[in-house]
Amino acid sequence: MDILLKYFADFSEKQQQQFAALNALYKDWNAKINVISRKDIDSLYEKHVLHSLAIAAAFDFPKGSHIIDIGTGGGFPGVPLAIFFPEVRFHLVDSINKKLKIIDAVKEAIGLDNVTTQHSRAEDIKNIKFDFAVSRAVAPLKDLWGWAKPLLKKRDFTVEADGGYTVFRSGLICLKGGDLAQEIFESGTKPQMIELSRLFEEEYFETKYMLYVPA
Ligand SMILES: C[S@@+](CC[C@H](N)C(=O)[O-])C[C@H]1O[C@@H](n2cnc3c(N)ncnc32)[C@H](O)[C@@H]1O
Repeated sequence: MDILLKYFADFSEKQQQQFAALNALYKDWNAKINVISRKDIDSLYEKHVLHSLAIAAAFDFPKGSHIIDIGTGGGFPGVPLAIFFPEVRFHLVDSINKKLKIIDAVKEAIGLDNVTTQHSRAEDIKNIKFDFAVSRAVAPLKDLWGWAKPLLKKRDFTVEADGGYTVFRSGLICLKGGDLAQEIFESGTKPQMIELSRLFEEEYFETKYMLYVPA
């Protein structure tokens, strides 16, 4: 939990309580439904929660925006982002229903009322559009973009930043690791790439990246 406070200083009391509660909840649920590798569960805050919040460090999602987490598994990055952005709505989707049970239990336990879940393959979702899609460790960028693009509104957002304003476009934001050159080439997209080692100093983030494909 301290590692979150090292990088994010402005959590409310409620947010601190919600983040703090994740440890016991995920330990308990992970023993029943494996969503986090057993060797990583002791590094929940670094490897899962902080990793998810890399998106919050780079993107200030506007109040009222609607975000889909494609292949959320046990709720990453969607759950940490939903705690971080209480006024943003998150729709967490996975093709394996039992993983969503963990999210529903966590949601209930910590009062996370800006989260909905859906058991579906991303490519089967119809008749609903989102402002952003987020995703971690799910599929090659080509597939992810193929699933996300039809689900995205094409919309520009203006947000306050550093005493001025910045504009950014709705799009897909995904967390990935390793050598991404071939995958990016095959996707036919030109994503912006953010090295997570520029955001967080822990060794774990040295080979981790965030890709942003504007809609
Ligand atoms: C490696 S896990 C990552 C889970 C989570 N994003 C995380 O980082 O902990 C990949 C997840 O993507 C889901 N998935 C794979 N293809 C999918 C699709 N087409 N639609 C929805 N979920 C999918 C899988 O069921 C699995 O839960």
